[in-house]
Parts: sequence; C-alpha cells; structure tokens
Amino acid sequence: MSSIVEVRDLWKKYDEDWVLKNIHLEINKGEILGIIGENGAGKSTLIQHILGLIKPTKGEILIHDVPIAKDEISAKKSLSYIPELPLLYKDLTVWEHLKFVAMAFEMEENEFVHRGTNLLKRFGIWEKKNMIPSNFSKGMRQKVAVCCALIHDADILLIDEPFTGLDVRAVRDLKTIIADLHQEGKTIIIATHILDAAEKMCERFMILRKGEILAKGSLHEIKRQTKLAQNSSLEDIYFALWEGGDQTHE
Ligand SMILES: Nc1ncnc2c1ncn2[C@@H]1O[C@H](COP(=O)(O)OP(=O)(O)OP(=O)(O)O)[C@@H](O)[C@H]1O
Repeated sequence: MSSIVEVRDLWKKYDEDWVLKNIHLEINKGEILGIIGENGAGKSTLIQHILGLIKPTKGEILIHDVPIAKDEISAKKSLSYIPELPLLYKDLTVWEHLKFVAMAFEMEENEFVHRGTNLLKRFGIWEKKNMIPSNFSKGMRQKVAVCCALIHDADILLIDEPFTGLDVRAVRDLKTIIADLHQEGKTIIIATHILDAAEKMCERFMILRKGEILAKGSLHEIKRQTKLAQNSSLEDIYFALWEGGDQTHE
C-alpha cells in the first residue's frame, strides 16, 4: 500500500544541536499514528516539518507521494493542524474564525456555509457561533480549533498534545471526536506524552528520544522488537526502551 505521508531521512539542526536525526516514517491512509516522547524529544518539530512550516536540514517529506518542497499548496490542502494551544483571534466570532480559514483555502461560499453549519452543530457549539471564543474554556476553544481544522476537509489531521489542560469530560469528548474522524477515513497523527491515551487510540507508534527513533510499529510489533511480554503496556515499553538505550532500535 502506498503511504499518504512519507518522511525520508529527515535531519534537523538548530545551531549546533541535531534535534531530529535520521527519521524515516511512512503513514498509511486512514491510520492513527502516535508520536510519543518526553518534553524536548522532537515531536512538535517533526509535526511542523510534516506541515511544511519548517524546512529540513536534510531529507524530505512527501504528501501523497509528492515532496512538499515541490508542491506546497497541494500539500497544505491535504493537511490540517490542531495545535496544543488553540490560536484564536480576540476580535473574531466562532463563525468568523471558520470563515477566515475557509477564505485562506479559497473555499466556495456555499460549501463553507454547509460544512461550517454541520461542524458547529456536530460539536455542539452552533448556538455559540456569534460569540467571541477567546474567553471560552480550554475544551470549548479546542472544539473551535477542531472545527477550524476540519473546515477545508483535509484528509490528514495532525494534532499536537491534544489533551493538555483539558478536564476529564473535554478529554472524553476529544477522544470521541478523534475516533469518529478515524472512522470517516481521516489519517491522524497525534504527538503526545500521555501514554495511556495514545495506547487506546493509536494503531501504530513512533517513540522518539532526543530526536531519534527508539522504536516504531504497532504495539505488537514493538513488543516483539523489545522482547517484552505481550501483556506489557505502552508505558512498560517506553520505560524499557528508555532504560535499554538504543539496543532495541530497529
Ligand atoms: N526554533 C528553535 N530553535 C532552537 N531550538 C529549538 C527550536 N524549536 C525547538 N527547538 C529544540 O528542539 C528540541 C525539540 O523540541 P520540540 O518542541 O520538538 O520537542 P517536543 O517533543 O515537542 O517537546 P514538548 O513535549 O515539550 O512539546 C528541543 O530541544 C527544543 O529546545
């Protein structure tokens, strides 16, 4: 099967520090991939590369088999992003946020109104469409950010630390939203250090440490690589890899 996102031999250097080293990754259409790692592991930097917001020092990223550097506009149409901290404008209403994103993607007015209405109803914020969201709770702001990310109907969704700062209800709502999007066939990449949530939601994982891949694959495959018991959790695997250094690197 052809991959929808491919990261080929990606290296990134800031000043004298390599923050991503030798990253190879293929993501198949419709799968949920978890990028796992501690603070500073390089998760956000990798996400920003896939989004085309940062240029690699070496290597390339392909979206639908086309290098981003060759066709940034098509890549951007295929990608949507939900940042850790929803970026909202203090003077725009919820509806105006959607409109702003729709305009950036040159959506037809009819399509925008149709999708915008459906999204706000689906996420239970239709009655708030004329309100300014910057004072909403974090969970509510996250929902606005999700609607903004989905308005142009991209097929690849990148989510950075989705659960930080959310209460239990908002976490459950967001998990349901992600599971529904997966059911609809979206390809989803989640960067997180919340291991139990990642274990429940993701089909494959890439574990990063200090910019390097410690392991990648399904939980079952990683357990085989690490020779850990089949009932081990993602957390067990993570710490076994951490303590074992690079011995289990693919
Ligand atoms: N613009 C930059 N200039 C210099 N160093 C940077 C820059 N952006 C990130 N870094 C460094 O790159 C490394 C990886 O950072 P990154 O934010 O990707 O990690 P992360 O895994 O997403 O961490 P967190 O979970 O804390 O968000 C860190 O050491 C960070 O300090």
